[in-house]
Amino acid sequence: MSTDSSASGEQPVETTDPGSVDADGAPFLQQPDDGSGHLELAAELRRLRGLVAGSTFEDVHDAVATVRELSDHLEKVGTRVNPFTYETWGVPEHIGANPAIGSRNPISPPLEPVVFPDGTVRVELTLGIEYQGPPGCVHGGIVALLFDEMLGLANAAAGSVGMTADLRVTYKSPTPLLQPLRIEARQIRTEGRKIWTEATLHTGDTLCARTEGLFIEPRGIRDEDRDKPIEG
Ligand SMILES: CCCCC/C=C\C/C=C\C/C=C\C/C=C\CCCC(=O)SCCNC(=O)CCNC(=O)[C@H](O)C(C)(C)COP(=O)(O)OP(=O)(O)OC[C@H]1O[C@@H](n2cnc3c(N)ncnc32)[C@H](O)[C@@H]1OP(=O)(O)O
Repeated sequence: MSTDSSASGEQPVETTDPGSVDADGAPFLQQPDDGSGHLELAAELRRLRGLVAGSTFEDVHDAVATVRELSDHLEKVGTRVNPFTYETWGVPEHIGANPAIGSRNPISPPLEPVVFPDGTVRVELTLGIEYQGPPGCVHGGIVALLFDEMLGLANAAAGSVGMTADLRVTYKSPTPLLQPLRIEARQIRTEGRKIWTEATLHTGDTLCARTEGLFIEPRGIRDEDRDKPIEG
């Protein structure tokens, strides 16, 4: 699958046709590195985020001044992205800014999805203290965020796109911090603009949570009228 972003002149993020990959899967929605250092900046800020959320300090006023200087600098040298454009579906600015999968967003873990021939999308990840809810456990809202994203990716792998209308999450056992986690998602069926998609989250053989989502394809987003604004 690929996307059309001709209206912006921006190259879309590369997707992978699940029919063309082998049983080991293939990277899905790989985000390009534009060579600017942006991805390294985000990775460094992820490290910073973990240190700030997961440490105690005697006095870090010197660090506040340093970080403020950095923010002032980035504000000067960057070009701001406008999120209110139709073509933000499936182009690097759209995916890169995403709080779950975005390689440019320090909030994201980020997810690095792999797609399989049957359309299953899988990620493997380990989350640190900055995602903590109950002591030693991943926050339930973060689990829901990751699920929502993974369901969206499974939809993209199946060639569709939808707004989340209903997301049900069942938490079966605590999701541990600092342990390898595995999320697998797959589109189940579609009916008109309605899309049903499911996912599970495991650590080892233990099922931590599962989800079922109903997505509604925005009106006007089908191939034949991709250039029209989203009305739904
Ligand atoms: C093809 C282009 C491909 C391009 C993409 C390429 C690559 C992919 C790139 C990226 C993918 C990556 C990321 C995507 C990942 C994650 C996605 C994140 C998802 C979100 O983060 S998203 C934000 C949260 N989400 C909202 O912000 C929704 C707010 N909401 C609304 O915007 C409307 O509410 C809407 C649009 C949902 C429906 O509105 P609407 O007017 O279009 O639809 P309408 O009312 O006509 O309903 C039609 C039929 O759905 C039934 N129906 C509707 N809602 C229902 C419900 N809740 N429960 C049960 N049934 C429901 C009706 O009952 C009717 O059924 P029936 O036809 O049988 O009567």
